[in-house]
Amino acid sequence: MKTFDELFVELSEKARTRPEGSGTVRELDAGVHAIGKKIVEEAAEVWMAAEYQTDDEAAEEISQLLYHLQVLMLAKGLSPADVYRHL
Ligand SMILES: N=c1c2ncn([C@@H]3O[C@H](COP(=O)(O)OP(=O)(O)OP(=O)(O)O)[C@@H](O)[C@H]3O)c2ncn1[C@@H]1O[C@H](COP(=O)(O)O)[C@@H](O)[C@H]1O
Repeated sequence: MKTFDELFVELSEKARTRPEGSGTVRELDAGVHAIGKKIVEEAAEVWMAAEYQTDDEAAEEISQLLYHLQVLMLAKGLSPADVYRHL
């Protein structure tokens, strides 16, 4: 288990070191347009899971949406602090 901030640190390191087989590196290379499409897809899965699936399945979909939002943040050079200051 990891927190939002811990995942962001891990993904930042992946972006920096570009390890073989990293899905994060693959997504970053695909670019903002592709990442944005993935976010829309994951958001729809969150909505459907919240309405029709279990709480645990909804939580899993939410975790995937958070992951893809973090990949977009990395692609745009945004830090968690850039986001938190709007909360
Ligand atoms: N938390 C996640 C995470 N959540 C979602 N995903 C990706 O998002 C996809 C979403 O899953 P779906 O069920 O929608 O699957 P899908 O539509 O079949 O997926 P695709 O075929 O579109 O990839 C998954 O297949 C993963 O590729 C994640 N990929 C990685 N992480 C974490 O990110 C870290 C770094 O991962 P790597 O960069 O791959 O090493 C690790 O700690 C991972 O646990």
